[in-house]
Amino acid sequence: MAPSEEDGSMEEKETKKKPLSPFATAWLTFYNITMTAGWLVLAVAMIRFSYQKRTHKGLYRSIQKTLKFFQTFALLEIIHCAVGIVRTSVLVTGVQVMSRIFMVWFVIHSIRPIQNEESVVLFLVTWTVTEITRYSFYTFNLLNHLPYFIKWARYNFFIILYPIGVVGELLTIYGALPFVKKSGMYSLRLPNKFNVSFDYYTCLIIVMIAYIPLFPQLYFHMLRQRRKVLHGEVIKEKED
Ligand SMILES: CCCCCCCCCCCCC[C@@H](O)CC(=O)SCCNC(=O)CCNC(=O)[C@H](O)C(C)(C)COP(=O)(O)OP(=O)(O)OC[C@H]1O[C@@H](n2cnc3c(N)ncnc32)[C@H](O)[C@@H]1OP(=O)(O)O
Repeated sequence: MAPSEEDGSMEEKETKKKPLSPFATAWLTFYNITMTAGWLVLAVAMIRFSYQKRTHKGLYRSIQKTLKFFQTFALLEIIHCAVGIVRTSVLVTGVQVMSRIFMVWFVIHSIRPIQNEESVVLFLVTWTVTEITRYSFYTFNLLNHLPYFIKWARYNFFIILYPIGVVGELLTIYGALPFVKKSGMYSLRLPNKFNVSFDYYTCLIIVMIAYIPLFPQLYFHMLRQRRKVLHGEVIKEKED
């Protein structure tokens, strides 16, 4: 069920708009320009690779360093929310960022046989289009020169891209399961000196199941933002 404005499941913090300090504005402008540039570099690299090689095989390997760097750098977004320079809940941002970190480091980086799957291209493309739009939106917004088409793209593209990205991510994890089962990677069997067991295969299945309650929360958060920004709907303010 969609979280309503009043329920507390993954509640947004709607505080009264306080102007950002010059330092925070400067930092966020730098951060957003860097991230826009990073994802643009990725986009160009992916287009060039596809144009030259005419296959998706090897695409991930050719862009992995840039992807890992910029997606890991996005951990700062959780800090931005935590220190209050960005008006989004730590929880919403945390789930989004951590799920990407998990995909990048614990799935694609770790499970080599899946790196050439088509599903990887699916989420790489959706992530890239989304992030170029999102970070350029924040940059222009901070500079008070926001072109309408960027605002429109920020709050419309996700309607299609979010589900496509999720399908790509889930298919990739699903495709990784047999390799994880066979290799027993990241798993700890009893008996061992710590007397604990951990099964990475089961962990991946739990992560896949976790998409069922968590993804709708993110999607409805974005729909709510869309109503607020594009249609000027007033969202009930909550004070901490
Ligand atoms: C460890 C194991 C974890 C396992 C988890 C398992 C399940 C997880 C399920 C999750 C599924 C995720 C799938 C996903 O990865 C697939 C894709 O992404 S596909 C591509 C499409 N995706 C998207 O469109 C979403 C992109 N992401 C986001 O938009 C954000 O990350 C999100 C947190 C979801 C929403 O962003 P936000 O809440 O910030 O919304 P707004 O952009 O409207 O901004 C709100 C206000 O904050 C200001 N803001 C935010 N960031 C900045 C910034 N960097 N600089 C400046 N200002 C910023 C923004 O301007 C707004 O301010 P105001 O309201 O005052 O205008």
